Amino acid sequence: MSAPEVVIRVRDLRNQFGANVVHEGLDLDVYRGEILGVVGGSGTGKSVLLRSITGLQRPSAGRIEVFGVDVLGGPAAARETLDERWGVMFQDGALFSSLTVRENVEVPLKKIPGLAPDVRAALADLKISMVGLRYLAGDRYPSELSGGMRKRAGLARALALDPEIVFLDEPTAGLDPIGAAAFDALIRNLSKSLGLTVFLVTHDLDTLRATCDRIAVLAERRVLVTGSLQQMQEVDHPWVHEYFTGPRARAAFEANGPRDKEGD
Ligand SMILES: Nc1ncnc2c1ncn2[C@@H]1O[C@H](COP(=O)(O)OP(=O)(O)OP(=O)(O)O)[C@@H](O)[C@H]1O
Repeated sequence: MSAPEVVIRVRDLRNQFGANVVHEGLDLDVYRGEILGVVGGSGTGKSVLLRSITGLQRPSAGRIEVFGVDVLGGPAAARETLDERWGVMFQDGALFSSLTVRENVEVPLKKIPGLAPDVRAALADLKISMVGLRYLAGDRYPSELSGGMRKRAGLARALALDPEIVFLDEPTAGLDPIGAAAFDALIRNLSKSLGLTVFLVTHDLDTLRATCDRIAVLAERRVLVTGSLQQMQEVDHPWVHEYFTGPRARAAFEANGPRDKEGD
């Protein structure tokens, strides 16, 4: 079997804010087509890592390559092409409140030169239906939507340019368990049907079980360990042990067990 293709390569990353060293010597590989769950205690720098990779925050030091392009030091033209190859969904969807859902999804599509307005609207509607929002949601404003619908709308916008990677920051935070489970299923279905690579920051053990192929744990300023959910349950580290075998983990995994097999 050929080695998996690395689409994100992070090496020796350092992030420091004043005296607060968040990352030091952090290495991470993300493989094409996988759903990688990024977990860690509060303040371990999960969001900072996501923002570093997507160029929203310049790290103090280190090297980040996405599709082989040097995100930090490469030529600007090469870096600009990356914007179209990934999409980002932030916690509350980060939608423009003065725009309808359709207009929000159209924002990234405006980058495509010569795209007629009616085609752009039709493409936006396609993305809106892909994330399971009924067509009427396109005409609504974010304030008229439930939290779960806003997240789906944020996902539709992240998918607007048919990205190869999507970054999701706490996609199920604030959703009720039924809404969260539906969102988990949506992520997994979209990833598998579109061949998407997903970088998923979460605290949600149910989401890890239901969606992720592999998990990366942030602790001690770096990626302490990566592996399957089953492997995490055997890691001898106090935080990892408590997180993956504590009472909440038992409740999340007991009904179904860790989903280590495709299609489970
Ligand atoms: N722009 C910034 N300026 C100063 N400190 C920052 C900045 N951004 C993040 N930090 C600090 O970096 C650390 C990591 O923050 P980050 O939001 O990445 O943590 P996290 O792991 O995502 O936490 P949580 O699980 O609570 O969301 C925190 O101590 C935070 O205060």
